[in-house]
Amino acid sequence: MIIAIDIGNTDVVIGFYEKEEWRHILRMPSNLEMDASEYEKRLRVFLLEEGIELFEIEKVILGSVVPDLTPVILEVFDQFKEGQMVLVDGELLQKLSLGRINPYELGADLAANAVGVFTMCQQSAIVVDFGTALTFTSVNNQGEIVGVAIAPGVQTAMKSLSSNTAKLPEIPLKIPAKALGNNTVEAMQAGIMQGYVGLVRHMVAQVKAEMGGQPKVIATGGLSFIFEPLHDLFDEMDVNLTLDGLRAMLSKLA
Ligand SMILES: Nc1ncnc2c1ncn2[C@@H]1O[C@H](COP(=O)(O)OP(=O)(O)O)[C@@H](O)[C@H]1O
Ligand SMILES: CC(C)(COP(=O)(O)O)[C@@H](O)C(=O)NCCC(=O)O
Ligand SMILES: [K+]
Repeated sequence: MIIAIDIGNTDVVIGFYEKEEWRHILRMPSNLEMDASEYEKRLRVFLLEEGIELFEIEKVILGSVVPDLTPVILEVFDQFKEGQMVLVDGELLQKLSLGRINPYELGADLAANAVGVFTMCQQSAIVVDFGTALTFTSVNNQGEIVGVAIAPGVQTAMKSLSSNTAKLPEIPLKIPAKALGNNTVEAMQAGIMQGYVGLVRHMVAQVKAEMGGQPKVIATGGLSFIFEPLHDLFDEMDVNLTLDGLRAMLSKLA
């Protein structure tokens, strides 16, 4: 079994890969108030519920974009794999020859998206990741990163709008039928959700024009599913792309 851990700004996602697939996936909130013992408790409940036995772990790889949570999650898994965990850091990213990016600055999840998409497509591609941030990561025909764009994720944008205004509530992230609403919730849904449809279409078109060729467009991230009107834009949607990329890093480094 291989365990891949993606510590994002919203969720810690833990994938258990066995017999050619992600057999189990555990999502826990990325919460700096939780300590190692609380994460461990949740993990143990999950292992019991799913009947997962941890004695045949080959490798554990961890990518994190939340530095303060990294040691907490490392502590949880250290007992299973004493000191044998692979941490995606600048040094490791440097070894992967990802092109003209700074390996010490690039987010581990974006690097994993790049490696994952190239492993999947073997050609130039754009990954659109709908997480806490909305990110666009493109790779060329050699699997090197051409560049990245980072925007606020749609939920982040909505929460920020609500918290910066006196009268705007937090709203359900649903695509409204029209670009103009007739009440506050509809108006916010129109501006945010229809707005993001346009943002993503524009960015994908612009990135394609800058890259040339025919890059594949792959969507990932928990919030990708709510953008139904965008689905024609994507060659594929793959929620496990970041985990796949982490796993592919292990093969590339072996
Ligand atoms: N089954 C699911 N798979 C993926 N994401 C989900 C799922 N259910 C809900 N989400 C939501 O998608 C959002 C983005 O999560 P994610 O892509 O993991 O962001 P990050 O990588 O920034 O932590 C979160 O609000 C998460 O709760
Ligand atoms: C861009 C991100 C915030 C995305 O994080 P996420 O939405 O997955 O939580 C993360 O990849 C990050 O902090 N990156 C470091 C900056 C960079 O990649 O250049
Ligand atoms: K992510």
